[in-house]
Amino acid sequence: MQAQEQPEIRIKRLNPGKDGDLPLPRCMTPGSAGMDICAALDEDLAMAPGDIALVPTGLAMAIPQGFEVQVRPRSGLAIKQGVSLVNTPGTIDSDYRGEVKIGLINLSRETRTISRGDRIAQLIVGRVFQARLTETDSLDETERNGGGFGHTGV
Ligand SMILES: O=c1ccn([C@H]2C[C@H](O)[C@@H](COP(=O)(O)OP(=O)(O)OP(=O)(O)O)O2)c(=O)[nH]1
Ligand SMILES: [Mg+2]
Repeated sequence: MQAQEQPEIRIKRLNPGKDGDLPLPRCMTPGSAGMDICAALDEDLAMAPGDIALVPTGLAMAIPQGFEVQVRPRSGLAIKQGVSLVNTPGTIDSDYRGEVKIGLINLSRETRTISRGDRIAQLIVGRVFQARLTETDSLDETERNGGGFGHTGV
């Protein structure tokens, strides 16, 4: 199958003087779906069990219309350390020009420390459609109809 055309995302360092040392989001292997994104923290962030923190990345971006960026947890951080995202997947809208921030949550029973430059999440680019909603008073019938929430068994 042909590789699809790569959308271009313009990305801006908000504090190039301070955060110029941090790498831009990047794929760690050639086939990675996600680009790992780093914490632009000035000092270590200690997260007690259950803590939520909005972590700066020092980055803003312009995503082309028709695309979104999802912010997803990194499995290693989540499974080994219990540090995940509180709103997963986070959504970066194509019209958002503010700083991309990462909502971390410490789901472990121990204090976890996040340091400057830590790869705290991954960005996945996806296509989105803005659907046209047509209000109606009747919907077509299906075999499933209203069945859901495990009606086929667990
Ligand atoms: O993990 C995230 C999620 C969101 N955002 C930014 C980009 C996104 O475009 C904006 C709004 O996100 P969302 O629509 O999920 O939040 P909301 O609570 O609906 O806010 P709004 O009313 O501003 O849309 O916040 C982030 O930086 N990181
Ligand atoms: Mg919103």
